Amino acid sequence: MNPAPVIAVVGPSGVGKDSVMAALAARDPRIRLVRRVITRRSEAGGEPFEGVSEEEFARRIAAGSFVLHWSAHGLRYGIPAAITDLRRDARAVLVNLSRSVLAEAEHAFGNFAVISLTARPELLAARLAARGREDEAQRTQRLSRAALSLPDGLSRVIEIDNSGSLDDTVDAILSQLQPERA
Ligand SMILES: Nc1ncnc2c1ncn2[C@@H]1O[C@H](COP(=O)(O)OP(=O)(O)O)[C@@H](O)[C@H]1O
Ligand SMILES: O=P(O)(O)OC[C@H]1O[C@H](OP(=O)(O)OP(=O)(O)O)[C@H](O)[C@@H]1O
Repeated sequence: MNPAPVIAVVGPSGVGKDSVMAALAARDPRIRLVRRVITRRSEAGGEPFEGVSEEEFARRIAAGSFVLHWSAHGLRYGIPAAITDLRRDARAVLVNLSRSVLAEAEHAFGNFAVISLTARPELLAARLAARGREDEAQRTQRLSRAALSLPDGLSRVIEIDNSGSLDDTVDAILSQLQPERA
């Protein structure tokens, strides 16, 4: 069987990427989530991730452990090469990516789609404040990136508004995923 599609979930901080991914996986266990490697405090909460030091992150890059890696928010993010194993028996594999690496991701994964989440601007600030993971300066820095656009030429981009209920968002996404892998 061909490897399952990798679906990047992208959009501004606070739009609901991690929440939507967790809710999708809760609806269908064959929708798998990539556990990212991040130079963030392990106790920061939110998505399940592996927290590592800057030195360990650089060591893993040198060892070829990541299929993708990037820097953002003063942090470093890596997608483990083990994503290949996840794709074997999954309906889809979801991964929270930076909008800046989507062209590279499409080349790396082949069977690839993007869910581009949006939300009303006033909700982004309110949701980041409610999440409480970042301080005010970090929230301001994140909000300044909200309007970052996606690169041209991506083969499949599904734009989804997450301004309403999370359940409605998940319904909207599931109605657009490839039915043949259901
Ligand atoms: N549809 C929604 N309705 C209300 N709150 C939401 C919704 N989606 C996400 N949230 C909340 O908004 C905050 C940011 O969500 P999160 O998934 O961390 O966003 P991102 O990963 O895009 O930064 C969290 O506190 C989360 O519980
Ligand atoms: O280049 P951008 O598309 O603006 O994305 C910047 C970063 O934000 C997201 O990470 P994370 O989910 O850790 O941050 P967030 O919760 O603030 O979105 C995403 O995975 C990138 O690492």
